[in-house]
Order: sequence, then C-alpha cells, then structure tokens
Amino acid sequence: MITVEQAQALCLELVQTGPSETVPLADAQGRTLAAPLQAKRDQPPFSASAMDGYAVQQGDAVQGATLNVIGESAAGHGWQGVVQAGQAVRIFTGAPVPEGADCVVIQENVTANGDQITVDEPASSNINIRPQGADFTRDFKLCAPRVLSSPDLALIAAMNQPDVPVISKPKVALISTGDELLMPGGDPSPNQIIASNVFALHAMLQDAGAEPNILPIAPDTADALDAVLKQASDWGADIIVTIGGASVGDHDLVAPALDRFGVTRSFHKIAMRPGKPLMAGAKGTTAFLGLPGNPVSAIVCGHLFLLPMVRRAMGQTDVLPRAVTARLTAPMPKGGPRAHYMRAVFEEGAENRTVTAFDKQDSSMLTVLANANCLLLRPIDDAAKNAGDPVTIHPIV
Ligand SMILES: Nc1nc2c(c(=O)[nH]1)N[C@H]1C(S)=C(S)[C@@H](COP(=O)(O)OP(=O)(O)OC[C@H]3O[C@@H](n4cnc5c(N)ncnc54)[C@H](O)[C@@H]3O)O[C@H]1N2
Ligand code: MOO
Repeated sequence: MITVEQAQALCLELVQTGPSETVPLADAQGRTLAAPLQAKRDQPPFSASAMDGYAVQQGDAVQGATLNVIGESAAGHGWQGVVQAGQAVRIFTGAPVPEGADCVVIQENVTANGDQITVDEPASSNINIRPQGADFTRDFKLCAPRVLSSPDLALIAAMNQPDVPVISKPKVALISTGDELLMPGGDPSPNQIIASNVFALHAMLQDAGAEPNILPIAPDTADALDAVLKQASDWGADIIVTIGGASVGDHDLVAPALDRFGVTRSFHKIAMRPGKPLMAGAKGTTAFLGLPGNPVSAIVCGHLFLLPMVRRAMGQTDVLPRAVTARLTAPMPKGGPRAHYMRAVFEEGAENRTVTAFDKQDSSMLTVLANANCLLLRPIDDAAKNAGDPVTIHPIV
C-alpha cells in the first residue's frame, strides 16, 4: 500500500487549476488572484494631513509665533490657495495639505484666538503629513497568484479596482452510496442509517471556497451508481467524490463503477487509519475521489486529500493540511503498519502546545470527531512515546 504522502501527491496530479473569471471585489475573499492587478492611482492621491490642526510653513512652527488663519482644508474639500509666511490654514485629518505648507501643527499645540493662532509647541518639517503615494503609487502591482485576504480587498479597493480576476471555484459533486442510507429527517427502517458524513464534507468544501453539490444517494446497484456518476458529470463537476462502497465486500461497487465510467485509476488503498480503502483517478479533466463510508474515515480523508485537491484547483500552492508540533499529555504505545490519524484535542499553553488523544478511535464515532480539534499523527511503525514527547498534529477546526 502507498503512503499518505504518496497518495496526496497522486491526488494533486489529478487536479487541474481552474480557468479565471472576474468577480466583484466584495466576493473575492479567499479566491486566488489570477492575473496581476495594477493600481489606478497613487495612495494617498495628494499630500494629506495625518492630524487635525493647522497647515503652516515650517519656519513659522516656532514657539510664540502668531499666524493669520486664512482658510480651511477638510477631507473631500481642499483649500486652493498658497500658504505664505505668517499664515496658517485650518486643516483636518485626511484633508489635502495646501501648497506652500510643509508642516501641520496639531490643534492641541496652538492657542486659537479669532482668526489668529499662537504656536505653543514647535513642530518640525513634514510632520503630520502623509506624502502623495506614501502607501502606493500608480505603478504598484499586486502579483498573481495570491490568495486574497481581507486586507487585500481593502488594498484593491484603494487601487480603485471594483472587479477582480480570480481562479474559478471548483465544482465538487458529493455522492453517498449504500442501500442503508437515508437523508436526515427521513423515516428510516430498522436496517437503515442516516447519511451523515456528506454534510461535514459539504461544509468543509464551502469553507474552502469550492462549489459543493450533494447528489441523490445511490443504492447498491450498478445501474444506480452509473446514473448518479453521469448526473455528476452532466452537472459539470470538476471533482466527483463518492462516499462508501470503497472496500472489498460484495456490495462495495464503487471501484467497478468508476472503471465502467472510464476513470483511469491512480491508486486504491493506502497505508492509513482511518481511510485504508481510499481510491482516486481521473477521466479527462475530471478528478475522482472514492472515500470510505465510515463517517470519520470519510471526513478525515476529506481533510487530508479532498481539501488539498480543492486548494490546488483554486490555484493555491500551499495546499497540504497545516502541521504543527504539540507535546503529548500521556504516553502512547508503539504505532502500527498504517499511519494513524488519531482524533485528539490540543491546547495552547503559556509554555507549550499540548495534545491529548481520545481513548475511543473507532472510525464510526462522530461524537469523538465532533469533540476533537485536531488529528494527531502517528507515522507508520512509530516508536512508543512518553508524556512530553513532541508529535505532529493537524488542526481541523
Ligand atoms: N474484509 C475487509 N473489510 C473491511 C476492510 C478491509 O480491508 N477488509 N476495510 C474496512 C475499512 S478500514 C473501512 S474504512 C470500511 C470502509 O468501507 P466502505 O468504503 O466500503 O464503506 P461502506 O461499507 O459502504 O460503509 C462503511 C460504514 O459506513 C457507513 N456509511 C457509509 N456511507 C455513509 C454515509 N454517507 N454516512 C454515514 N455512514 C455511512 C456504512 O453504513 C457502514 O457502517 O470497510 C471496512 N471493511
Ligand atoms: O480505515 Mo477504516 O477508514 O479504518 O475505518
């Protein structure tokens, strides 16, 4: 069986980075900039006052100087004249600094008396002035690719760009398979269970910026599977995800269905727990991921394989799950022949980040996963560990 790292690399090879589209700035958060974006103006576009006070010539900003206030410059309403020696212009934060003035004395440092002020504290040249283009000039470019953060959106707005070219969202079809499954709110017979893991995957995909679509549950027949795979393909899915039916039982029909559909298999089965029956492949530009049905297995594989594929499709380069080090709160026995991604809770202490694995690690137990905030990695054949030893964890919330 191949390792998790090998499987991740193969999964990423199956994915194409999407085409670009133009979206309104307000919708661009988390999207990948697809082409360089150039500023349309300088910022600030004029020398601007950083404080409320008086714009004067620096030579007049000396203690005891009495100056005539000859006008007012407010944000959005500049003063058009030229400030001469012995003169001051009342100015407010964000307002254009008038010609002739090269310093702003803050109002706390003057005494105002009618149309005159007396300077109480001297000020130096250029103080309290933000020069034109201090933040950026019109030759400034935001380079692509770049995952757009919320400050990036403000920056792009200041560049006077209302729309942004970004990589399009990958369409991800989610297909639950199995005669035993029913959607939540249904009326299950005694032998049925509720399709659950698909809702976690849907939420994870939405958070990652993809466009997920929950397709109808496919019962355990070849015809039903073929039909829903076609439905996913007709919808235009970039990634088709099946859930369940991935293992070796008589009713595990996904691998032959993918073969019939013309999918070229990349791998089936990996040295991982939970998630051993994982499979992946591609047909043309469409990637396929066959997740195991056990709820925890499907969701853990979602974090380790599906989200990296989505990030790659969205043009991101840093796609693998974030890995950090934490110290064990309790000893652990020797690891097994599959890499174990244990459900665990980490805490940020003043000195250390610590991690505690749950006792129950069965891949059917959603209560355990719902209380976990990370996966604790035990590599293949990991040596026994003591409390305090460092381990790798992947935060999942
Ligand atoms: N003889 C062997 N048996 C099994 C092996 C093996 O290597 N040899 N592998 C085991 C492992 S590991 C896993 S994981 C499971 C996964 O098998 P499948 O992908 O075929 O999943 P199913 O059999 O369809 O379902 C497993 C389990 O999960 C429930 N399920 C399925 N889909 C959903 C869903 N959408 N929401 C909630 N629960 C779901 C299903 O009812 C089963 O209880 O195979 C082991 N067997
Ligand atoms: O690998 Mo399975 O996913 O252990 O339950």
